[in-house]
Amino acid sequence: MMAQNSRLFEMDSPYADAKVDKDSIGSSFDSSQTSTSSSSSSVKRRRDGDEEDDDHSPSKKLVTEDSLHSQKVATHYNKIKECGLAERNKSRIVYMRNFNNWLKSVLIAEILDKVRQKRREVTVLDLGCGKGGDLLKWKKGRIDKLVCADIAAVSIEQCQQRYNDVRRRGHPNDRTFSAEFITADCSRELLSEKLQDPELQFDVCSCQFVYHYSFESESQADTMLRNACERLRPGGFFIGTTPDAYELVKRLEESDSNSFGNEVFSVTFQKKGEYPLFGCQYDFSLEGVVNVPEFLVYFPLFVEMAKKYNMRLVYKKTFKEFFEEKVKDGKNKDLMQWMQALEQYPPDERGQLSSSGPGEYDHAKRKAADPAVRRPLGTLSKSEWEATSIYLVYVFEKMS
Ligand SMILES: C[S@@+](CC[C@H](N)C(=O)[O-])C[C@H]1O[C@@H](n2cnc3c(N)ncnc32)[C@H](O)[C@@H]1O
Repeated sequence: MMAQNSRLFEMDSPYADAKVDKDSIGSSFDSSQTSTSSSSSSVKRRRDGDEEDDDHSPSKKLVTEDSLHSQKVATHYNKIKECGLAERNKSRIVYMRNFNNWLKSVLIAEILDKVRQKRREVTVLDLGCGKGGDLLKWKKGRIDKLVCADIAAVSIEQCQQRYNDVRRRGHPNDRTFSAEFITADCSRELLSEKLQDPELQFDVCSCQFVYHYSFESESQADTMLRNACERLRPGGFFIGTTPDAYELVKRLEESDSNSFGNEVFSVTFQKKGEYPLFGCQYDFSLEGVVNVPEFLVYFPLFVEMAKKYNMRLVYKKTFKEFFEEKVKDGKNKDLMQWMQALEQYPPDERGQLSSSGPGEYDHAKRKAADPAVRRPLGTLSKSEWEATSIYLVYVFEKMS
């Protein structure tokens, strides 16, 4: 693994002018360096549930320290309770969640349309599937087979349960895709070794709100990418959503402290001015709950790394750009209203979406507002928009 801090971004202006040393990228992205080892054998479980290393050799220690973060990710996501729709609808970020779901639906539908032009049977890998929040999107897209993979065993169980429910509830004539579920740290283990059919190929790999966890180290980022791309057919797509490092660093540099945010989210870095290519950690908290640490994904580096797997970038768009482009299509706009991705104000009023887009008014003022005073109809609160506009959408295509 290369030294994590050896290549820092040069910070004349916040991140935007950051330079990547392409020569050293070229030399350091050699497939022979890809680590796929799982550290589980060198780790024994303590009674309190934490992991303890009984081998203190430097190499083992490094692996164990690295895998500690993976353990944290798994534990964090395993602990998140599956609350019902009613509970979710009470959340302050309900419109943001709906908006993110709308965005994923539009992206997935767009990609499946493209795939269907070439293929009748469609197989998908949902990398970091969580509890299966996208299952209905795959069903709607009439795919044939889905492989769901995640590091969190409890999430995978819930995902499988949800899949069984979807299957059971479907109309008898309504064919639901077949599915396979794999619990694995996809930044350290190779999925191809765990697939039921070792020859299986994918038309799409979808990696929604996940890839940034792997940017802890070069080998982890590479293994995750390998899992995403190595079994894609030529012409297949790797799609996903991840925080936009430029946006994060820009906001950080504008802030007086090491953090920024508002009443719904906050992002805290350990320090400003130095942003290593890998392992550049920040804490993200949503609605006051601290999430597991995440890592900056420097996008030009991501694009370079993907070339190793014969992937070309089709597009990268911020959520704002994606929204502005896709909402022009009446079908997507209808879907947005149907999914209540933008809040109606007042709540019982039916109206057209605000043409000015989300984030136009203040969340805090919402409750206090006189209902007689009309607000822009259908918009995310400013705070929710500030949180979700951190993210970007990417689409890569596998070259033949
Ligand atoms: C924010 S959730 C997104 C879940 C789902 N993709 C969605 O859009 O609803 C992030 C997911 O990534 C998973 N994850 C994080 N690191 C992972 C890794 N190394 N291997 C596999 N899954 C991972 C977490 O367990 C969690 O389920």
